[in-house]
Amino acid sequence: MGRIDVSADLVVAELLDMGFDFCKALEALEAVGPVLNDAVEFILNGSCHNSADRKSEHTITCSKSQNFPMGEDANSLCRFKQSHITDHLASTSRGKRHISISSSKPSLKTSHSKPLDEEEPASVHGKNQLKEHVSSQIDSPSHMILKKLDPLLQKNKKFHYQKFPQFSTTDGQNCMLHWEQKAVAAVQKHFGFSSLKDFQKEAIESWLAQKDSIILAATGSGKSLCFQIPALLSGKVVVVISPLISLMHDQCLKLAKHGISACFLGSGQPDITVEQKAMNGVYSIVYVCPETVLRLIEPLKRLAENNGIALFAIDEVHCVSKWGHDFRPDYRRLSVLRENFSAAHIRSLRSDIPLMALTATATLLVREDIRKSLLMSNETKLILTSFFRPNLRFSVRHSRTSCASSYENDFTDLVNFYTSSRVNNKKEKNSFINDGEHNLKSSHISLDVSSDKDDTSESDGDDTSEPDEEGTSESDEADTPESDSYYCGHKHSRESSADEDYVHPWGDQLTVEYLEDELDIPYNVNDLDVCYAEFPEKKPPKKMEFFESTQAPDPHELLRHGPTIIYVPTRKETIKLARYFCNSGVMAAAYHAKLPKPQLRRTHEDFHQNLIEVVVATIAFGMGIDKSNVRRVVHYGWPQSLEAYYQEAGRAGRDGKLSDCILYANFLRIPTLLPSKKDEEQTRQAYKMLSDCFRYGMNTSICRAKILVNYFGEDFDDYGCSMCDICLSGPPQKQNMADEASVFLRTLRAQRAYMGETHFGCVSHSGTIFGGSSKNELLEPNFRDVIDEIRKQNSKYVASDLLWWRGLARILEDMGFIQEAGDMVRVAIKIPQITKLGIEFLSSHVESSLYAFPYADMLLPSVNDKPYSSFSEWGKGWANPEIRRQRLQGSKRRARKSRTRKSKKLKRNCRDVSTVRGRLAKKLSNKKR
Ligand SMILES: Nc1ncnc2c1ncn2[C@@H]1O[C@H](COP(=O)(O)OP(=O)(O)OP(=O)(O)O)[C@@H](O)[C@H]1O
Ligand SMILES: [Mg+2]
Repeated sequence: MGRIDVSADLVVAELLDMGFDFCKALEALEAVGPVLNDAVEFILNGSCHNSADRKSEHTITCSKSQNFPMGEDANSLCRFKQSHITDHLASTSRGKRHISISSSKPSLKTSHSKPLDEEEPASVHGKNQLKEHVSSQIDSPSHMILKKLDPLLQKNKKFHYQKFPQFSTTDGQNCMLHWEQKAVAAVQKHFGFSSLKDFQKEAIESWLAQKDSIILAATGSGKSLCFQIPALLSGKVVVVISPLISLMHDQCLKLAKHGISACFLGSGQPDITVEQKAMNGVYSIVYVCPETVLRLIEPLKRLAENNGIALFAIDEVHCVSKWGHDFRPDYRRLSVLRENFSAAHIRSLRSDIPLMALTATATLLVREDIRKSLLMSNETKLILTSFFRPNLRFSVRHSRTSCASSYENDFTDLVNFYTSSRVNNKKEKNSFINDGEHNLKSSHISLDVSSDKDDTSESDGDDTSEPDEEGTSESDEADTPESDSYYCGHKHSRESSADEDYVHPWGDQLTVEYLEDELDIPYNVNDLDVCYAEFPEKKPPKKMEFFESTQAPDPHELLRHGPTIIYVPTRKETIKLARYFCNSGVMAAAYHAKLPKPQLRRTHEDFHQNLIEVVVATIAFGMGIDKSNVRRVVHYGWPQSLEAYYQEAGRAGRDGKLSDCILYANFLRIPTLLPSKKDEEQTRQAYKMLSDCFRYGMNTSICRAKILVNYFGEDFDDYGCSMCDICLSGPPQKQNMADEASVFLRTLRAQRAYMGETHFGCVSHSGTIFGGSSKNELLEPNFRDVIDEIRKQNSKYVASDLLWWRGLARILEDMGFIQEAGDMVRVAIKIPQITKLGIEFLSSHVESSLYAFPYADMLLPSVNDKPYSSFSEWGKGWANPEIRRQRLQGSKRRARKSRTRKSKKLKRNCRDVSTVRGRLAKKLSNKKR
């Protein structure tokens, strides 16, 4: 029999996997050296003919004195090559792959273990498979060992595989208890946690019972532990499917720090030996993106055939669903996991390898889609924690956003909050987080009224028109200086004095021209591959230092309330807004996918070390960020869905302390879908999600937290969270909209009747009059036509505001009185159709009442102390060319007058020697003379 010369720990690992006692294994190695066959022979027969030679050739490296709380942990520590942080660092630079053969010996963790209930000898069950398997493989150390073992196994029928996991004994309860203790011990040892959360226990129980599970738990609740524990307990490999390289990379680094061997595979992995090692079972946890799983099916099957895979965990599983907010087509192909790794396909398996699907956000529709798409069993266990995060305080405010002038309105308090804490030794005057009054102002909803007059009048001009289906999110109205170059970075460096501009070492001075108004949409596993787990979070110290003191301020202290993340829709806006904060003395950084990678990493580092107060980012800054003290997440512009919103907002307050989640949205604009690769069906769903998000913002009467948790299918206490803007200020007065509703519906009915006479004249079975095709739609009156008609026909509404009618249409749509024509889904109704219910209302309506809470956009005019109707004076008649000509002439006249006034004022100033300008002008004129 040939000898295999492998390292001592490799042999010990193999012996442990075979079920031999740790001490026996060491004894054998001491006696015969690190030769597996001899060691096995020594243990079984008590001697080996070659023991003397072997012993002299090798030194045994595994220490006997290690004290492990769990048998399997002992195995893992001894067997596994722990990945070092430095192993992973190189992989951040995509495209700079270098081939390096790992210097460390490939210690082996081939776990061919069987569950405890399998009592057949190893040589019996699966021996044929082993043979087939071995012959089909390259001669990796583990397979060589298997080859060598075969005769031995035949010789020693009494040898048993070690049984793991131990879940199906007669005394199930005791068994569970046993496992819970082991799990807690493992978690304590590796992570320092003293207990498991209930949902984590449920997840482990489900895995122990070999069941598929879908785990829905809030962001930051600790989902990762659900799939990490099985790796610790079973000694087998857990394969984790994750959507982004950076996410995998970071998780590996974290696990390495906690003494758990993990690796990630795919394009970001610079070490080509890692993949083979992973497929040989060297690592406890193997992270792969869906694309890589599809490529590695065969090697994974071989690993599974040897009973080496404990679990497939699909993290961020909402990416599976077409109906989710982050759909990734490759996730859908993960049905291959069940197709290839079931008992029906792999004879050595007694049951299918369980699938564990994890996410923080999935609606009922998405959950079912996940289950079906992944071919999960009908008995899939749904493990659901409450979506409610009691420390998050939600609010919505109106803002024009995307407009430099609105920064001042919206962020002065935030700027003061950060900057005043540096110069003011007393309590913060402008505590952004604790000042409930500020958040609420006097209205039921925080409405920023100072700039609304222009906004509202503008709305009657253009804003209510439905934007293009594939338009960008919100138009960028800001006037950007043409060739303004600016620093994209933090204003104050760690070492620098307070007023010194901080420039990144890479010296990125980005110009506006350089940046297009692009969006960050991750499609691919390599997108957004910036890793940051090696930057540990630093705790801010207790003592305060101030700029006024002789010492430089301690930046940690400045962030004692924690940093703010501001999400904006476009890359350009990250720069604009970060610049605003930097110029205002706030330590801020921009973050979007097109910034240089080193700069992004630096931003992560500074963020995690509490050196940045505000990060202004696109969605590129997100998934996997595990920073506990984020105090505010601000969305500056409409999010695309409530799923996306809740996931992003959920990055606040992971430490359980009070945190703000504020949405600034332009109530005057109807949000539009970001351009993306979606089919027709997905686009419909995306519109539905956007519409739900729009309604969340427009809502004035229901607790924000309640809307959010209800959205994910959870019941919520009727009393609400008692923290959000709605709970604190209470709903507005209900309005009787009966007259307006009946006028609107009657006009709609009359117009439709006219159209019906001339074109169709039928009522569809669905109860909709003229269930319009898109062709018919062109002929049908749109919302604006209906309002024009109302203004024409009713003197009372001549000057009525289109914005208010838009809100009313939303209410009528909620009541089922109107609907969008042609089976279309839109954020706001464009081609309104009266329904049967609407007709019934009209016929039953005799001076009855229709009380409803006005939506937030309907309240905008009243906040400005003007009746809503007067806001549309300017907008009315704009469609008429003659009126338009007159008005444009008028505005030109006004502009001329204003210019003249300004130049006169300038001349006056120039003559006034008490002003700088005046003195300068005098100097110049003297020179000329
Ligand atoms: N049993 C536990 N006891 C104490 N802390 C825990 C426990 N489990 C997890 N944590 C901590 O919770 C934090 C969040 O964990 P994790 O990253 O797994 O969350 P997540 O649910 O995956 O979040 P996300 O949805 O953002 O991915 C981590 O810092 C982790 O250390
Ligand atoms: Mg997670």
